Amino acid sequence: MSTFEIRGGKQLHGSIQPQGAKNEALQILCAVLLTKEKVTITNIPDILDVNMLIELIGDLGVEVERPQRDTCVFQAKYVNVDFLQSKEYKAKSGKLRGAVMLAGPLIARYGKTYLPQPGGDKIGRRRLDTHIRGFEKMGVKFDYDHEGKEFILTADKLKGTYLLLEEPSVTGTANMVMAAVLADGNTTIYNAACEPYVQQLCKMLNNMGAKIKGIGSNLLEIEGVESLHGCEHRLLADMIETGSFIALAAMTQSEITITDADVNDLGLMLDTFMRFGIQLEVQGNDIFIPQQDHYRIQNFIDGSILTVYDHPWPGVSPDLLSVMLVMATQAKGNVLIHQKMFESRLFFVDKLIEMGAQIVLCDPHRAVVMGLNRQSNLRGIRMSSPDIRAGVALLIAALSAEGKSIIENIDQIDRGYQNIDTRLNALGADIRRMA
Ligand SMILES: CC(=O)N[C@H]1[C@@H](OP(=O)(O)OP(=O)(O)OC[C@H]2O[C@@H](n3ccc(=O)[nH]c3=O)[C@H](O)[C@@H]2O)O[C@H](CO)[C@@H](O)[C@@H]1O
Ligand SMILES: C=C(OP(=O)(O)O)C(=O)O
Repeated sequence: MSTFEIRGGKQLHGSIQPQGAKNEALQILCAVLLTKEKVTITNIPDILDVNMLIELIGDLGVEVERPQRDTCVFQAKYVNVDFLQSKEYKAKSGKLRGAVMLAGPLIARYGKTYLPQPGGDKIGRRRLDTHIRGFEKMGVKFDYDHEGKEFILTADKLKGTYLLLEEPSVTGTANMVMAAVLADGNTTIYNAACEPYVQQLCKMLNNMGAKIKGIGSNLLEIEGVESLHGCEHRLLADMIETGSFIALAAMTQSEITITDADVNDLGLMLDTFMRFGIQLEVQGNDIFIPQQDHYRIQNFIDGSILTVYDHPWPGVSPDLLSVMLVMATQAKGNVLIHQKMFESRLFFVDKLIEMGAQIVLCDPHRAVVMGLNRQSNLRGIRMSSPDIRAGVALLIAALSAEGKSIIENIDQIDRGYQNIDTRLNALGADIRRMA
């Protein structure tokens, strides 16, 4: 298992462009199964999860060309749905969350699919009820094989219906939308997730001939069509990478420009960073972060301590809280970080405490950070990356720390961040990848 060896305490400088969005890519790649025609996707991030999904789509019999690392052309003339029952499929799909969204297109086009336990970050319970109950309302029958931990889904022809989702699940909404576009009749999805990546999926499907209204809201109205045609689609910049680079700049007292950041699709993110006292300037489609020796966390208007919590879009993404938490360790002031959605995502704070941060983990969902205001530095240690975002948060901590740190299990960073060591070294970081 590879590790990163990091020599911290270096100031970084320069420009960095976020990769194409991981969580958009996973939805969009699944949607290529909805048509027999060619679909071209650009700005694809070269990361483990996305490459694994592209491999799986190829394993299913889809023709895949990759003329450049960031561009793929797919043609799903034929799909071997039975491959989903193989041990190979289960092993590979168990490595990422995104494979769960193969179900919507396959049940819509072939009336049959298998849905083994998906992988992805081990950050708490990640149930599939929203997906399965939604499919059921559209006429899908399901069996659950407890031993194989697999759903077997079958349907004659999906029928449009009214779906009130139990929660605005991102992948659940994507699955419902992809099933509904080819269903008989009209589907209404209420309490839908409406983040930019779901919006991008809907826009792509409309470009393929689907009829989806309400894009950007939590009420989607979909008129089913007979078939879809090919299209070209470009992925947005990865907003979680953008947030990670802002936190990195703040922690390492660096001046960084994040270029081509798709600034109109960041929701509350920049405002939330500003609540931590971070100065930043939007310049066209770029974000300039000046060198800041100190940043002061704002209190609420009534003087009480700031709480930052995750919330479905347009709230702050749960995927950003780990990097915001690490950034708070060197702020002036205190903040309560409340990770509402996932129950096992804050345990990495143990490592930050070992590095010298002042944090109280109140319970699995809440941590109070008392900023050091640079009166003492974090110290380098040996640690392991538990999940993508905690992994990158620890990397940021290590880059700001005094001395050497080792991060093990860096596959958990490579799943979501493209060549992060090379890209940050180009800004002046000292990260060595050890086999
Ligand atoms: C591949 C992909 O796109 N993964 C993202 C996707 O995962 P994913 O689609 O798996 O996440 P869901 O939106 O289904 O929900 C995530 C968790 O939050 C809980 N929940 C969700 C909505 C809600 O209103 N209340 C609530 O408590 C769910 O029960 C679940 O435990 O969305 C998550 C939430 O933004 C992100 O962290 C993941 O990076
Ligand atoms: C939780 C995440 O990913 P996944 O849903 O793919 O595990 C993430 O991107 O932070």
